[in-house]
Amino acid sequence: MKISVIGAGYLGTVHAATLASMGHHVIGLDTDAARIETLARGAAPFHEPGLAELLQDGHSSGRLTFSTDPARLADADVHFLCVGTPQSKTGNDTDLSFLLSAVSALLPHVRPGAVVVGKSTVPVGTAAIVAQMLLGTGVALAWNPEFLRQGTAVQDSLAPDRLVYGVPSDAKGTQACSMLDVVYAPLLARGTPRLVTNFATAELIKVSANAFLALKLSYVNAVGQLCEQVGADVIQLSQALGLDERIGGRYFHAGVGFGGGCLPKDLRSFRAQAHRNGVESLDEMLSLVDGINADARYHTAEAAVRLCGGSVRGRAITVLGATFKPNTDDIRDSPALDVASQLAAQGAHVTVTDPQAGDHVWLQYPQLTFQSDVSLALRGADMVLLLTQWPQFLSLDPALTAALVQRPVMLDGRNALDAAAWQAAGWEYHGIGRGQVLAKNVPSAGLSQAAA
Ligand SMILES: NC(=O)C1=CN([C@@H]2O[C@H](COP(=O)(O)OP(=O)(O)OC[C@H]3O[C@@H](n4cnc5c(N)ncnc54)[C@H](O)[C@@H]3O)[C@@H](O)[C@H]2O)C=CC1
Ligand SMILES: O=C(O)[C@H]1O[C@H](OP(=O)(O)OP(=O)(O)OC[C@H]2O[C@@H](n3ccc(=O)[nH]c3=O)[C@H](O)[C@@H]2O)[C@H](O)[C@@H](O)[C@@H]1O
Repeated sequence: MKISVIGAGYLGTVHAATLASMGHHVIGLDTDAARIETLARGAAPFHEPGLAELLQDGHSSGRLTFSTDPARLADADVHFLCVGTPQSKTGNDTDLSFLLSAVSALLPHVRPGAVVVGKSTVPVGTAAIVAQMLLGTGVALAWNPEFLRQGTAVQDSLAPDRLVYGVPSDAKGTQACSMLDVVYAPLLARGTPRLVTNFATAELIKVSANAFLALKLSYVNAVGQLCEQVGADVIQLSQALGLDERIGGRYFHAGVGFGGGCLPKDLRSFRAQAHRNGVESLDEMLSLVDGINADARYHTAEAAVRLCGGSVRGRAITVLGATFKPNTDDIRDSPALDVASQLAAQGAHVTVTDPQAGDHVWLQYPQLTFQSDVSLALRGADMVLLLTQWPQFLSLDPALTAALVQRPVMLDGRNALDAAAWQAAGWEYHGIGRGQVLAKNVPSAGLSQAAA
């Protein structure tokens, strides 16, 4: 099948590459000429495990091509819309301008009988707007939200938990379903569940899934703060809760909070959708979820200040991690960079190290020093914060690391290190939500006394 993928970002590039790996002929389109030039050479424009190999295979086989010219999409049977839908600069709502201009650019080239498929995450009602734009073209529309995670995007695309087709209940909807069944034939043959809904349900499935994940994380992070106040351990607590299958242990890891290009903006978009439709209880609940997440970052920075004796001014602080999670180069709304910036704003000399995020950090965070060499980044530190749990950081030798720093004080914002091993090597180790040392109004131990 001939397929076009419009928008070659974190979602679209992976979607195009995995569709080509299933045997389809795919053309990817983007307005970013530099990105298209990289992709047209068969190279990956960003870090995503397994993607470079798929792009190279697609390039060599001739099944995967890229262009900036919408006219090149004319003979595709199916067009996937994968452009960005960021948060509006003026509020919680979604900026749909990229999506609507992508549809406008496609209109003159789409042929009757083709299917346009929305994959971007959109507020409920967007598919109906796109359907209006397609009226009279003889083209069918489906909304087929995507649930992949960055860092495991290739694997998630090739083995999704479910496929959702949002379609109208008419002949065009039936046609769209049949075409999508051909696109996803290898996944359906392996028994992937397929749910057919109307447009609004498909749109809401996606955004409510992300909002629920955010809710689960803010719940465990708020409980973590209570754990700190009363001397309980949130890691043991979440493990015990997770063993109850009704709760589940996945996506329940307390720490510095969630970030990235999707969860925060989708949570806010969902708030705006609830408010617009008069469901204030949902808006208010999600407002708390967002607030708890902001507080998780603030709390981590505040804990670092407390562990430095009440002020970080002039302190050398090393932050391990810049990306919003490991195995991606994406720094969009990264908790690590938020906390690092909060400490820099209070006068700390903050050095950040990350295996993938170098250039982005230099350009966007001039108040931070970026050092790609981990040993150099750690040298002379008064305190270390682990804020993105890259495997490289988890395998650091605590004794060798202690020899590099000025004071062996570790704040593990991801609760990811082996606390006992770090303590045995002489570190003052603190996780988030684990014991009273970081609790508000409880005097801090360790460095505060050393600094006094
Ligand atoms: N990043 C992820 O893991 C996932 C993202 N999504 C959704 O997918 C959509 C895209 O997200 P990302 O890929 O992360 O964004 P991104 O910012 O990485 O990529 C968007 C791409 O669209 C391109 N673009 C903008 N306007 C265009 C136009 N008119 N024509 C062609 N290309 C255009 C941009 O140049 C950019 O390369 C969003 O709606 C997001 O919520 C959904 C599931 C997973
Ligand atoms: O719509 C999207 O773009 C995607 O958003 C998220 O995927 P992603 O943002 O790639 O990453 P996640 O693994 O969900 O992590 C998001 C944030 O939550 C944090 N997190 C995750 C899990 C956890 O237990 N604890 C925790 O703090 C991560 O560190 C990260 O900052 C969803 O998980 C995907 O299903 C969805 O498709």
